[in-house]
Amino acid sequence: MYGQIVRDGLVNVTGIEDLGLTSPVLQRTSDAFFKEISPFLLHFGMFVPTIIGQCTPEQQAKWLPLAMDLKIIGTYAQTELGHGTFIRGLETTATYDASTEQFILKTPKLSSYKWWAGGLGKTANHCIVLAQLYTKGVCHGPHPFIVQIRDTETHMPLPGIKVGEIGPKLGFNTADNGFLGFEDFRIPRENLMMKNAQVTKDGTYVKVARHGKLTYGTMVFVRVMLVSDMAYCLAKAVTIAVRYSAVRRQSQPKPDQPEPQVLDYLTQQHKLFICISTAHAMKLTSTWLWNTFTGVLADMRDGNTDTLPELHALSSCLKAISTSDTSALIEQCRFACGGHGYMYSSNLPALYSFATATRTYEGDYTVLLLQTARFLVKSWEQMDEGKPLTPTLAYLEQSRNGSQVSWDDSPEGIVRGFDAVAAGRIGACVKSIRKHINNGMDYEDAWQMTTVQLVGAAEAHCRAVICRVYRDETARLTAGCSPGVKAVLDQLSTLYLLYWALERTGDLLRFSSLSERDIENLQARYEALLLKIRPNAVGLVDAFDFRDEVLMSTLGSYDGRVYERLMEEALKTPLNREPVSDSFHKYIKPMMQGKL
Ligand SMILES: CCCCCCCCCC/C=C\CCCCCC(=O)SCCNC(=O)CCNC(=O)[C@H](O)C(C)(C)COP(=O)(O)OP(=O)(O)OC[C@H]1O[C@@H](n2cnc3c(N)ncnc32)[C@H](O)[C@@H]1OP(=O)(O)O
Ligand SMILES: Cc1cc2nc3c(=O)[nH]c(=O)nc-3n(C[C@H](O)[C@H](O)[C@H](O)COP(=O)(O)OP(=O)(O)OC[C@H]3O[C@@H](n4cnc5c(N)ncnc54)[C@H](O)[C@@H]3O)c2cc1C
Repeated sequence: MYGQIVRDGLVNVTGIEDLGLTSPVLQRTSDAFFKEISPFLLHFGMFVPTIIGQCTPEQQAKWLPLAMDLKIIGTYAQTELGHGTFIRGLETTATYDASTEQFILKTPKLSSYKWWAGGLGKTANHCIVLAQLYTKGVCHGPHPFIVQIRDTETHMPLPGIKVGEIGPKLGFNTADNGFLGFEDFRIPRENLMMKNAQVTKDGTYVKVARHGKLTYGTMVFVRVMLVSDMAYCLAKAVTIAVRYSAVRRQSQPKPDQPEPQVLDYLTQQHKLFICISTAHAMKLTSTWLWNTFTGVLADMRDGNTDTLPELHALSSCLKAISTSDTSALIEQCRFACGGHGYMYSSNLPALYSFATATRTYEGDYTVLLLQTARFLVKSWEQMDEGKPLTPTLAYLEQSRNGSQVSWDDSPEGIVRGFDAVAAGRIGACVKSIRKHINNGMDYEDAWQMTTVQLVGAAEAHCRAVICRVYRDETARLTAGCSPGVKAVLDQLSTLYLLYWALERTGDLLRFSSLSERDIENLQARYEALLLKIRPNAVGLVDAFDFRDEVLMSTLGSYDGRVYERLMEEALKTPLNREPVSDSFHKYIKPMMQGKL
């Protein structure tokens, strides 16, 4: 199994390299080799980006060619058995020894063991290790080190290294996630990645970066990438589910009528068409976020870190919401396919297990929304002090006078409605924190007592951002399209707004003049729109243009031969190699004969 996985991974990697293509393409073509992920994902997804983001030019000149030519294979080992979210609580230490100009790596106890790094179990021979940096008796917090853990000739773990695979998981089972422990393991001083902080030969610590969190830069990059990844995953899942729903015929709503395609049921359209819209919404938002990210990188290259807090807040909430929505909607695609959606050969289980993992790794959902909430509350307080708001929070101004937004059910009106909900929920959080403080709590406790509302406010902010970006980008990108294409894409973006307006009627009743009659109108418009989209549903998923080899699905193949493919896959299963399993003779027959 593992051997086949590595072989496929290398065919994929070297094949793309020979074609001189870049790693995002690699990410996409790896789907033709793996239903889950490549054992080399972390090498290209985090090891290489960290060398680029955390190393000096001299260090990059040494390590980047080796990594890009796969002369070394790396991963990213930050999480430990005892800590994942709380990076400042990581226990692995790197203590500088000036007499030898080395760092001594230690995992002082079991909970300090690195745990989870993808590819660490059996594939990688190097890794980025986040460790508490000690020099001259002072701890300077977690810093990134590049560490060789295996001999590049024999692949044996180096002396002082304990490494292995963590065992089966819900998914990601082609990733050989591993554990790693250090017993007084020495590395050269130069293996501290020194773009943002340095240690001189005599052990003097020199802070280079103007912002204390640039060490966390790789995580911001991956979070930005994951929003695009989620759009891609969801597009695959809904392609499978819509094509299957066009093939599947079931039940007889009208006597003496043939069984209809299940795609003709309004409830099936309700399950699936939001998935098509959301894939588009996430893709357009991810492109917008990427452009924001590259803009902030450019600012930071000019020494300006002022835009980093907003990027951290945006990447945090968009990663949280895109992964959460995608996990839920892929499961909804699985539900829409009945029993066959539960078959591994449908590929929906693997897509779900990937997406639901993404809700956790690279920052847990709750934790990241609270990071966004921290930025929202600080922005509200700055607005109260008359300071300017960042672009994505301009809508807070409308809430300054506290007047209720009048409901307008045009697409732009609904977007403004979501702005009002976000502003209202943030304001309610600020009010709650201030109430608790007035009642004698300190700020930290007042914050903790408001965290349930804060998570909701961050979600509302994120939803408002997605709605606005999706609407604006659709208008911009369809400006030159044919009327037919424009009409269909407008239907999808309007469906997204109507769907979420109906999901958030409570908030809209609270923070806008939405009435019960307005809700009835929204529901009627939503249902009518589902019927309008139905004729184009298969065309819309075909437009995602997934080859069967990439979709890897018995239910979603282009030719629609679902039952034949299900049977073909069933007959391949090892249990069908022999008509009678030897377990019959060993166990069942003796049991039947009372001999067990
Ligand atoms: C094959 C080809 C691939 C091509 C590319 C594909 C890429 C993508 C594909 C997927 C790749 C890999 C798959 C698997 C990956 C999985 C890898 C991992 O999971 S790695 C481990 C990830 N771990 C985490 O994300 C940990 C989450 N925890 C944190 O981020 C932080 O600890 C915390 C933010 C939750 C809390 O940190 P703390 O130090 O306590 O900070 P405070 O809350 O006190 O905030 C202080 C201050 O700092 C600001 N801040 C925090 N984080 C950041 C940041 N990242 N950037 C900028 N600023 C940050 C925060 O806003 C506060 O600011 P104030 O001004 O004080 O408010
Ligand atoms: C498939 C997979 C692959 C991974 N790959 C890697 C890898 O390659 N490299 C790597 O370093 N790591 C990796 N990880 C680890 C991953 O980054 C962590 O699991 C993730 O950051 C969550 O941290 P945790 O496990 O400590 O969860 P915890 O933070 O312990 O979460 C447990 C619960 O506590 C809650 N919680 C925690 N802190 C707070 C708070 N401040 N306020 C409110 N609630 C809180 C959480 O919301 C959650 O409900 C991977 C994980 C998975 C699942």
